[in-house]
Amino acid sequence: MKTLSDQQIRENLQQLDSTWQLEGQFIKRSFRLKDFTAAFSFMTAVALLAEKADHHPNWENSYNRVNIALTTHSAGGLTEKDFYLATKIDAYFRQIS
Ligand SMILES: C[C@H](O)[C@H](O)[C@H]1CNC2=NC(N)=NC(=O)C2=N1
Repeated sequence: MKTLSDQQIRENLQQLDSTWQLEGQFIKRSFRLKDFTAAFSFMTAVALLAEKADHHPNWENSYNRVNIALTTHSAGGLTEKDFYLATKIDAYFRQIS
C-alpha cells in the first residue's frame, strides 16, 4: 500500500476527531473510559474492528486509559488504512460514550 503525501495526511486529519495527533509516522489518540473494565471492553471491540480491517493498532492501556497509535508497518508510514481504522474506532467510541 502506498503511503500518503503530507498534503493527503493533512486532509485526512481534518476529517477526523481533532484529538488525533500526527506524530512522525503515526496518528495517535488517547481514549478515556469509565474504568478498567470499560477500557478492556473497548479494546476487545477495537481488536475485532482491527481484525476485520486486517490492520492492527499499536496501543497501551493504563487503568481507564487506552492510547492508540496507527501506522502501516508494511508501507513504512501512514496510508488510507490508518484513517479508515481511526474512523471506525471513533465511531465505536462515540456509540458507547
Ligand atoms: C499479513 C497481514 O495482512 C499484514 O501483516 C498486516 C496485518 N496488520 C497490519 N497492521 C498494521 N498496522 N500495519 C501493517 O503493515 C499490517 N500488516
